[in-house]
Amino acid sequence: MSGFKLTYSTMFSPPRELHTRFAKAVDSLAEEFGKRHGLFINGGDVHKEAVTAKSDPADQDRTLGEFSLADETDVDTAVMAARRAYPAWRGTPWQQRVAILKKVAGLVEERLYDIAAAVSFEVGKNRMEALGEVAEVVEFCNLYARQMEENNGYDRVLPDDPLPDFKSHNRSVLKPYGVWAVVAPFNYPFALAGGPVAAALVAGNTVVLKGAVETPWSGQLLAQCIKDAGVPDGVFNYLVGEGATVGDALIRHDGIDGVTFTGSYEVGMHIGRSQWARAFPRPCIAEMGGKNAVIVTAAADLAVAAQGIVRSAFGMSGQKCSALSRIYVDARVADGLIGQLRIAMRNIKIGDPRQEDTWMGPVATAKAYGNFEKYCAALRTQGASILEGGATLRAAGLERGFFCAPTLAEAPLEHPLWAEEMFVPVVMLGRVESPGQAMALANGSKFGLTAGFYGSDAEVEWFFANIEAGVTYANRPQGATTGAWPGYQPFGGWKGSGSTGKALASFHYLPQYMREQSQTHIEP
Ligand SMILES: NC(=O)c1ccc[n+]([C@@H]2O[C@H](COP(=O)([O-])OP(=O)(O)OC[C@H]3O[C@@H](n4cnc5c(N)ncnc54)[C@H](O)[C@@H]3O)[C@@H](O)[C@H]2O)c1
Ligand SMILES: N[C@@H](CCC=O)C(=O)O
Repeated sequence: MSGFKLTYSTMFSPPRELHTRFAKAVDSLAEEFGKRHGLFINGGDVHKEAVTAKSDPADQDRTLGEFSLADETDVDTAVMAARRAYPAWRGTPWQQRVAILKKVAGLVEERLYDIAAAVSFEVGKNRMEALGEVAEVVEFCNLYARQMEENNGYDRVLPDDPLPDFKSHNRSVLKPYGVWAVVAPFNYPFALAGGPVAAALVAGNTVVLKGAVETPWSGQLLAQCIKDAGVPDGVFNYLVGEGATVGDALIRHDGIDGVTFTGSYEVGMHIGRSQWARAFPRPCIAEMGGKNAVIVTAAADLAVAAQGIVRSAFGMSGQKCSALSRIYVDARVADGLIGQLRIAMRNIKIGDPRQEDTWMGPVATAKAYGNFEKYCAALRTQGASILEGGATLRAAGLERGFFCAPTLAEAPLEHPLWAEEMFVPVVMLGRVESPGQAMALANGSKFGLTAGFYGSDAEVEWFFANIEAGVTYANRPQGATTGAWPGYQPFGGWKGSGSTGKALASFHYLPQYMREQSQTHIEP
C-alpha cells in the first residue's frame, strides 16, 4: 500500500484497499469455521481427544473451531523434541537462522489479512487492531533478524591481553541457552507469541510456545508460517492448555533453559520465583500487568486529552496491558474534561468487530464480562459513582456477545479499585490539587508499565523526569498510554510490570535470549 505504513498510531485512517482486503478475508474465513485443529509438535499436527470448542466473543452461537488441548505428557514430548532439535539449530550459522526468520516474516505478511481476520474473531478486536497485531509480528521478526546482522551474530573480538611474552586472543560471544518456553496471554495471542518466539529462534534457541486456552487459533496460524518457512522439525512446538496444569508443567520442566512469560502480575511473579527455586537460576523475562495512569494539568488541551484518553481506556475494550485505567486531573479543569470525555464516549461505535465502522468490540471472555459487572457494582460504592456507561449491552445485534459499555467512574482517591488491574473498559477519574499530587498518585502503584501526560510543553520534561513507567507519552491524541510500535516505542514495564527493565523491540531485548562467553586463547 503505497505511502501508508500500518502502526497502532496510524491506524485511524487507512487506505480503502485495506478495508476491501480485510472484508474479503473475513468472507473466506467462514469456510474454516468448525474445523478441528491440533497441537504442533516436532514438525507435525497432533490431534487430541480433549478439545476446546472456541466460540466468537461477539456471537456465542458461532463456533470458530475445535482446538486440541495438551496434557502434561504433551509438554514432555514437546520439550524433548525441542531438546533433540537444539544442537543442530544452535550449530546452524546465524546467517541462516536470520534468513529463515525473514522468511517467516514474509509469510506472515503474505497472510496478513487472513490471520488478522482469525485474530479478530478469536479475540473480538476490531479490524485495525487485528491487522496491527499481525503486522507487528512482521516487524518483530525483521527487527530481530536485522539486529543479529548489525551485531555480527553478537560475536566480538576484544583487544589482546597486554602480555609481552604471549599472544593472547580474546572474544566475547553471545550463545543461546537451549530450549526456551514462551507463555502467551489471550489479549495479543499472535503478537505476544510471535515476538518472543522470533527473538528466541534467531538467537539459536529452540522453542515450546504455550498459548492461552481462550485464544488457541493464533498460535496454530503462527506455527503454519514457521513450518512453511522451513524451520526444521522440533525447533518450534506449539501447545494449548490450562495455565495451572500445562503451563505450570512447562515452566517447571527440567528440560527448559529459559522462559518468556507475558500475562498477569500474579502468574508472572509465580513463574519468576519458580525459575530461581532450583539448583541454579534460569532466565525469566516476565512482562506483566499494568494500572496505567494519565496526568492532566490545568494547562492541558482538553480536546486532545479526551481523544487520547478515550482511545487508550476503551481501545480493545480496555484489554490491553497498556490500557489507561487511572485519570488524575487538576480539579480546576476536571469538569471540562469530564464533559469532553462523555461526548467522545457517546460517539464510540460498538458492535461486530469485523465491521468497518466498529471501533469497540466485545470483551474476549465470559470471565471478563462477569468482571465488568462486578467492577461496575464496586464503582457504585465507597463514595465512587459512575459518570458514563456502567452496564453490559444487550440491544439487538449485541445480545449474543460479551459487549460492555465504555465506562467512566469518578472515585475518591482512597477507593480500592485504584490499585487493581481490571482489564475491562472501565477508567477511573480522580480530582487532584497539583501536578505533584498527581505524580505521587501515578507513581504510588506496584505497576509501572505505561503512562500519559497532557499539559504544557514546559511541564513535559518534568513528567518524563519523574514518572515511574517504562513507556511514556506526552500530549498524544493517538493514545494517552497505548499504541507502541516496534522501532518507534520500545515496550516494557518497570516495577511489577516487567522483570528485566529491557523493552520488547528495543536495542537491548534480543541479547536476553543469549548468554555471554568470554573466550581467551593463548597461541602456542
Ligand atoms: N506487559 C505486557 O507486555 C503484557 C502484554 C499483554 C498482556 N499483559 C497482561 O496479561 C494479563 C492478561 O492476560 P491473561 O489473562 O492471559 O494472563 P494470565 O496470567 O492469566 O495468563 C497468561 C498465560 O499464562 C498461562 N498461565 C496461567 N497460570 C500459569 C502457571 N501457573 N504457569 C504457567 N503458565 C500459566 C495462561 O494459561 C496464559 O497462557 C493482564 O494482566 C495484562 O496486563 C501484559
Ligand atoms: N503493545 C500494545 C499493548 C500490548 C499489551 O497488551 C500497546 O502498546 O498498546
